[in-house]
Amino acid sequence: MKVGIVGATGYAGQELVRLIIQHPQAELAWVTSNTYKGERFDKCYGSFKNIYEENCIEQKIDELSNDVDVIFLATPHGLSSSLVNDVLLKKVIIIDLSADFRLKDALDYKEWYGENHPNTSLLKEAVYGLCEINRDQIKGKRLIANPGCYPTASTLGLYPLLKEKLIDTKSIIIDAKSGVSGAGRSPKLATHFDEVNESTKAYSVGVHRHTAEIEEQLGYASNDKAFINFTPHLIPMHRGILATAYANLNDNYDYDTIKGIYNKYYANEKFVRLLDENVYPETRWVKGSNYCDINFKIDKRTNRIIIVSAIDNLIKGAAGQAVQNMNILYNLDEDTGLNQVPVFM
Ligand SMILES: NC(=O)C1=CN([C@@H]2O[C@H](COP(=O)(O)OP(=O)(O)OC[C@H]3O[C@@H](n4cnc5c(N)ncnc54)[C@H](OP(=O)(O)O)[C@@H]3O)[C@@H](O)[C@H]2O)C=CC1
Ligand SMILES: CC(=O)N[C@@H](CCC(=O)OP(=O)(O)O)C(=O)O
Repeated sequence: MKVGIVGATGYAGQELVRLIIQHPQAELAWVTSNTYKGERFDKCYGSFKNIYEENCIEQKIDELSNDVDVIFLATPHGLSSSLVNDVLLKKVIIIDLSADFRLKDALDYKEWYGENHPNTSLLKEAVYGLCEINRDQIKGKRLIANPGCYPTASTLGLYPLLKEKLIDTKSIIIDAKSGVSGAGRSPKLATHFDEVNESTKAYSVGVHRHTAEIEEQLGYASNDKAFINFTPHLIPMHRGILATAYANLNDNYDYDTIKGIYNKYYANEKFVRLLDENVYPETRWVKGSNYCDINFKIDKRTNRIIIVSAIDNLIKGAAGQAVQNMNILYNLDEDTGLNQVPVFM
């Protein structure tokens, strides 16, 4: 399939370029950037020297859509919903990495993003592209809302427990940490080297927009309204997300029962790795790969369960999952072009 990438010069966009040019069934037709239009891509990212040296072109999506089968939108929130419409979707498949089509209810968007949703007409049609959970709904669709990075790690970790009603949906606390690339490439005071290095901080406490996205997905899993406390933290590393979730168990379950439940959902999932007892995920074990590592511990004293999950925010949390969605849409093996072994250091 022929592919175009809008916002290719961002952190998520350049990961898409890296994955698509190595994908055996995909051809990268064009990449857009408004800031770098007319400049060679390897001038924006020197890592692409001799590998991908095409010029970035201006984002004129209506014209450009005539040349491709799939467009990835790796642009800031609020843009894709103004670009995508029925005419465009009759020509191409859209995989949107932003949050514009993730929340089903426009009122939730207004509450958490602070503005009216720019294009509610497509909210119903968009499918939430959490591949392991929604692959049957993804097949045959033309608009995919690629999940956020924190929601991917958090939802995959909690999903089996909620689906099987093993935990109290109102008791969930998620404490998550992210590398700084999660904030994108545009320079900001909060992500300046001296502001983040050798320090760790919680941010958007109690108000982070991913709270709504996670609650919505956990609600579908449990068939009940989920209320969570979600606190993200910024960690002085480039990439990676570690999410630690806590919840009250509904009964006195033992390790083997819970392990059996995780196996039921994930034993055959290539990209979800269930770790051995007492081995907990580390971001370096998934770095540069599409894996999500998960493990849990039952705290018998409190009868709470602690679930730890790790992903690379730019791969399983963004570009990798977007490619996995494309593979599902084209009936390819889900790991096509996604067999990168994690980079330990
Ligand atoms: N970073 C991460 O870990 C993750 C990011 N995402 C999502 O992916 C999307 C991209 O994020 P990220 O790569 O981090 O962001 P960056 O800030 O690094 O990149 C944003 C890109 O969007 C382009 N862009 C900005 N404004 C416009 C515009 N008006 N028209 C066209 N292109 C525009 C920019 O290029 P130019 O200005 O040259 O046009 C740039 O290429 C966001 O929606 C983000 O939420 C999702 C999961 C994880
Ligand atoms: C470290 C950091 O700043 N992370 C980003 C999340 C990035 C992300 O991927 O989420 P969306 O696609 O929903 O924007 C944040 O907290 O806003």
